[in-house]
Amino acid sequence: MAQTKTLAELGLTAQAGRRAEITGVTTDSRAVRRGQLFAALPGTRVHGAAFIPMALEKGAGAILTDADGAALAADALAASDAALIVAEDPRAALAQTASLWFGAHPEVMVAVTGTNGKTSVSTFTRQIWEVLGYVGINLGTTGVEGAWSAPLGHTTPDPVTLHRVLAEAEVAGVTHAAMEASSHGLDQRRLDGVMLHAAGFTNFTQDHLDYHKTFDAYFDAKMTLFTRVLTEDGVAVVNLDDPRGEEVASLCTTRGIEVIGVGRHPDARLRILGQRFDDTGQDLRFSWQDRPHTARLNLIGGFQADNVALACGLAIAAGAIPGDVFATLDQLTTVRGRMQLVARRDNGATVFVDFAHTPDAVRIALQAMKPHVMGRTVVILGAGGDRDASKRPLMGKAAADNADLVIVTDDNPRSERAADIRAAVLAGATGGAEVIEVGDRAEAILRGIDALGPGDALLIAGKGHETGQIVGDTVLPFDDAEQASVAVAALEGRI
Ligand SMILES: CC(=O)N[C@H]1[C@@H](OP(=O)(O)OP(=O)(O)OC[C@H]2O[C@@H](n3ccc(=O)[nH]c3=O)[C@H](O)[C@@H]2O)O[C@H](CO)[C@@H](O)[C@@H]1O[C@H](C)C(=O)N[C@@H](C)C(=O)N[C@H](CCC(=O)O)C(=O)O
Ligand SMILES: Nc1ncnc2c1ncn2[C@@H]1O[C@H](COP(=O)(O)OP(=O)(O)OP(=O)(O)O)[C@@H](O)[C@H]1O
Ligand SMILES: N[C@H](CCC[C@H](N)C(=O)O)C(=O)O
Ligand SMILES: [Mg+2]
Repeated sequence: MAQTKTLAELGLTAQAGRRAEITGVTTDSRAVRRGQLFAALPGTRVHGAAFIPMALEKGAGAILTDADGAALAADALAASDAALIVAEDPRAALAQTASLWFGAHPEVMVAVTGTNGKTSVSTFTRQIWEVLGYVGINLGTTGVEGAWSAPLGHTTPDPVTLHRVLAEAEVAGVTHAAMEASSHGLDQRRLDGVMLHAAGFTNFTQDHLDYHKTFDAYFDAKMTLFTRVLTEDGVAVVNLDDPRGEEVASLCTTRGIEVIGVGRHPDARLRILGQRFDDTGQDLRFSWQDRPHTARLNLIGGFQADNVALACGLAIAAGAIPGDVFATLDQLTTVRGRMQLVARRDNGATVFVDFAHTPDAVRIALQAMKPHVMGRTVVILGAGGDRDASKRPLMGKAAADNADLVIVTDDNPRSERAADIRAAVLAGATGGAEVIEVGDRAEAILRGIDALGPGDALLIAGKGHETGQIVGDTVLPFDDAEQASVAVAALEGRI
């Protein structure tokens, strides 16, 4: 990569015709190095323009901000010869700039949005590509995984991180990438500079109302993947079974975007016709353009077929041959922390770890477990602190409505009082199920596993792949799968 780029090369025009040779791009004043472009973005806590003086002191060569930001830092800017770019939407400008700065990216890119299933769909898409012989990655909540891996702080990283990662992946030989488009990421235009072949929609239910405030705003944020990020020559792959699915499809067709419908819906091009569940997974009957097929899925949970269907649609939309895609399905493996079988008691009872952290996901995960289970279902769940508080009683209700025993525990209380969060979950956990409160998550897991008789199953919900419990600012090591193995070993007298 060239060491410097001109503003024109980055698609930017500075005020008063100033020119600059840019040495890098950052949104964090603390990280500014000499000659870099500092994007001073309006934040949720503070306007980044408050840090323009710091960025200039550190030698920033250019400042990208909005009119408010320019006014806020007017004095510092007047006293500096750094180039000033004032954009109506500085986040959108930053996304394009980051894309031009890093330049390279995998040739084929797809993205998926929806309340639940993004990580699963992007992982299955990458697995399909891998079996087909392509060099693929998925990028999202679980970091970058596949042919090349790297940790990520966000489900949809900020544009600078995103384009750096995409460029590094391309250099590492990655040709195919499937990424998650979170609603925060879409709202903040984190992926506006990404060229997509296809975009997928899983479903729309409650989450993140703390950030978006209303369902409509949350839905609209998700829809910008189809109305703004995906271009007219892209393909949308839409789960038509979701109550909002047809609306998503029609938003796309209005723009002239080709839609591949998936699901049980009669209009689905990839249509799920039947599922038969067993101990280790399911057999799937489906049709593609009305021609029936069958496939073995070694995956627990009916909803995984929906995710797999969407992943097939994305792989096909991005150029793979349908028959080849369907031939890969028996090789798909469990996504870490999503309906993952982590332990089995000597009496045969099973323990699953799942990332269900919304009311709908808790309901769907418990209902999905049932056909694989002969006996009672037990669920352990909590709700995250500093996140949508209105989902807590609804998560409790989803658990009590769909399990025989509910154990309410902690899940990343963050800055909140853990007991208050548990109380909110418990308040909704009314109905037929037995409900108990066990704050300590390790003890909750031990008690849940102890309660399992022959044929029973336990779902440990909420943390999935996570490896820590966030209490205050501290991340305490905690892994549901590891705790479950230890608990089974202890209860079976092996340690
Ligand atoms: C609500 C939200 O998305 N916040 C993100 C946002 O922060 P913010 O707007 O609050 O930033 P701020 O603190 O007000 O600061 C404003 C600006 O000043 C800059 N700054 C700040 C301090 C300083 O000394 N110097 C400086 O330059 C900041 O870099 C920022 O650009 O911009 C920051 C920089 O890009 C992000 O790190 C931060 O993510 C926070 C940490 C976060 O937790 N985000 C979560 C909610 C999130 O994005 N989650 C989604 C969805 C997950 C899911 O689907 O479940 C995700 O994609 O991960
Ligand atoms: N298609 C689906 N429909 C409903 N629920 C699902 C579906 N797929 C997954 N889930 C549930 O949602 C949980 C999270 O799945 P996944 O991690 O794939 O979603 P995500 O959209 O990436 O979540 P996040 O918003 O945290 O990134 C799963 O553990 C499961 O309980
Ligand atoms: N990406 C989600 C993950 C939530 C997982 C759950 N363990 C929690 O902490 O609420 C979020 O940050 O809202
Ligand atoms: Mg995810």
